[in-house]
Formats: sequence, structure tokens, C-alpha cells
Amino acid sequence: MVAKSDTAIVLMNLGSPDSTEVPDVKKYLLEFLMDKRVIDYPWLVRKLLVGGVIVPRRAEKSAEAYKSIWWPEGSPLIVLTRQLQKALQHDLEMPVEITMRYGNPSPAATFDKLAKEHPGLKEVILLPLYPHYAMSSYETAVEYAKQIHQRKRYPFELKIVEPYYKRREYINALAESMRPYVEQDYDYLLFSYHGVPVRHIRKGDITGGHCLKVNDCCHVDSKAHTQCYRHQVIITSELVAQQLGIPKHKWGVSFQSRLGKEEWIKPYTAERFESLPKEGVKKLLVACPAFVSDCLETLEEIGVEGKHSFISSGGDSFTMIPCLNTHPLWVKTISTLCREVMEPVSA
Ligand SMILES: C=CC1=C(C)c2cc3[nH]c(cc4nc(cc5[nH]c(cc1n2)c(C)c5CCC(=O)O)C(CCC(=O)O)=C4C)c(C)c3C=C
Ligand SMILES: [Fe+2]
Ligand SMILES: [Fe+2]
Repeated sequence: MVAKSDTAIVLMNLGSPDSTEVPDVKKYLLEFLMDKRVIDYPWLVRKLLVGGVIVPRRAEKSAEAYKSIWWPEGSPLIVLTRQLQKALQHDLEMPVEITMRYGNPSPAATFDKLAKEHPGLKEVILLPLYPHYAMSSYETAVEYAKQIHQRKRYPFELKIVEPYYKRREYINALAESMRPYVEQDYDYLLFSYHGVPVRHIRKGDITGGHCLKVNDCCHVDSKAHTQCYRHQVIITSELVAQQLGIPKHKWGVSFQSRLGKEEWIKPYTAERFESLPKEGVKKLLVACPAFVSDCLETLEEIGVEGKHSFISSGGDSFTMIPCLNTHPLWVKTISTLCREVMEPVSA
């Protein structure tokens, strides 16, 4: 049990619509896709594209997809993030709250609640529920939380946990959560990560000359890796495969959830589901470590659509490994990561 009365922890996830009704899904998609770090076109182009084309075309289909995975208590992503909050709260004697980048509860609502209920609060540790750095995930969450914190002049300091994609504790939690699945009979393990446009990888290259320019860039040392999503997901996968003793020919990485016509990082998961059976893979395991809580993209895109595609392409069995959700080793990892950025308890 860790006790610290002047500190609180906030777990920050992506967020979901308030309900599966089309107007709520539209509102959520508009907020999400109007984010300049998600669709990074000039404001007017983004406004016309998102408001005039993408959201009107996507909202109904997206609402149907949400309906197919929605739980009686609400969106799986929100419900699982709340369960994680409770599990962590059980181990820590300090307030633990959740917040979402889009939708509810917003950072302003969460920070207001903390300031009201804990007037002596000195610091808030924000843990983005994204292990990897991407402009469209970790960066936008952190920048938005910082902006709200500054704008509303809260009396507490805001401290941020860095991406933890290669931290020993995180890799151990992820690998051990997957172990029961890899101990079964399977032909191949696919790590399917949320994709991003290739342009985002180039834009995020802080050296300006490394990502997708140097041969095998993700394996050649560079400062660019501090913000390179592609590098970071490859490292997570390699470290997990190493801990589980999975030989190189039995696992691979792919990228899902592509939106629009632009080129995204490859290989695409949807194409791998069709090609793997032709390469002799009949029993497939799929893990999705870009997400720490199961959500639309794991339960529907992988668990329903992906499974259907793999089986109808000739596969025999398809097993989706759950995200870390409330795994005890993950709860312990969060506690360790947060404790590292806290002020030491004064004597
Ligand atoms: C340009 C579009 C998108 C980029 C870039 C993007 C990056 C990105 N997203 C996640 C995590 C999640 N995304 C989720 C849903 C989702 N993502 C996009 C678009 C982009 N994401 C859309 C339009 C949606 C909504 C659903 C749909 O209509 O398809 C979710 C699930 C949310 C839920 O409620 O369950 C997550 C989680 C990451 C980590 C990431 C970059 C690495
Ligand atoms: Fe997404
Ligand atoms: Fe890279």
C-alpha cells in the first residue's frame, strides 16, 4: 500500500462516444478527427473533410460497430479504464481518477473534481494509457492535458509519465498476460498495432533525416526513436517475443484501423489476415499492445471482422489475446511508473 496525501494519479485514455446513438457518435468523431494531431491538415481543409465527408459517411457504420460491442455498463474502453482505476485505487492510498482525450470525463472535469475534493493536492501524475509515442495518441493526450492544466490554473503541479514501451515492468506484464495463450498450440503470433499515416512518421522524426530514410531505420540507433511509433512498437514486440521464447519465424507485426486513402505504415493487418492462411498459418494468435484496454478496435475490428476474414481465407482457429486491462502485473507496473515521478515523501 502506497500512502501519499498530496498526490493523485490520473489515468488518461482515448475516450468513446457517450452512447451508441448516431448523434453521440457524430459528436465524438467530430471532436476526435478535428484534432490537428490526428488529421493534421490545415484547419479549413480538415473542417471540410471531417465535417463534410468523413463524419457523415462514417457515423452510422461506426455507431453499428459500437452497438455490436457495447456492454450493459457502457463502452468497453471506459468500463475497463474504470475497472483499472478501482484496481489501482485498491493498491494506493491516494486518489486515482480517469480522464479521456475525447468525450467524457474530460481533463477539465477530472481536474475540477480533484481540486474540489482534495484542496491540499500538490501534484497530479498523469499516466497516458498508451505505451508508445504517436502524435495522434500519446502526444495529443499529453498536450491537451497540459493545455487544460495551464489554462485553468489549477493549484497542483502536473507531471507526466513518459512512454513505457520498453520498460522492463511493462514488458514483463504484457508478456506474462500473453503467456497462457502462447503455451497452447498455435502456428503464428501477430502483434497488430493501431496504424498511423506514413506522413506522421516522417513528420515526427526529430532528426529530420532518419525515419523511413535510413535503411532499416527502426533498428539503427537514433534520437528519432524517442518519438517514433514504428520503432517503439517493433521494440515492444521484440522484447515480448524474447521473454516468451518465440522464434522469429513464429511472430510478426502489422498495423490496423487505417482510415482514408493515404498510405499508412505497413503491413496492413487486414491484408495479413487474408495472406497468412496461404502461407500455411492455420492457428493464429493476435495481440494488440497499442491498446491497454480492450475497445472497439480490438473487440470488433480484430475479434469479429478480423476473425471472419482469417477463417474465410482458409484459417482454422483465431484467438485474440485480451489487452492488459486489469492484469495484476499491469496494475503493479502503473504503480511503479507513477511512483518514479512523484515527489519523495518528506520525512
Ligand atoms: C486519422 C485517423 C486516426 C489515427 C491517426 C488514429 C490513431 C490512433 N488511434 C489510437 C487508439 C484508438 N483509436 C480508436 C478508434 C478510432 N480511431 C480513429 C481514427 C484514427 N486513430 C477513429 C475514427 C476511431 C473511432 C472508431 C471508428 O469509427 O473507427 C480507439 C477505440 C475507441 C473506443 O471507443 O473503443 C482507440 C483506443 C491509437 C493508439 C492511435 C495511434 C497510435
Ligand atoms: Fe484510432
Ligand atoms: Fe523510425
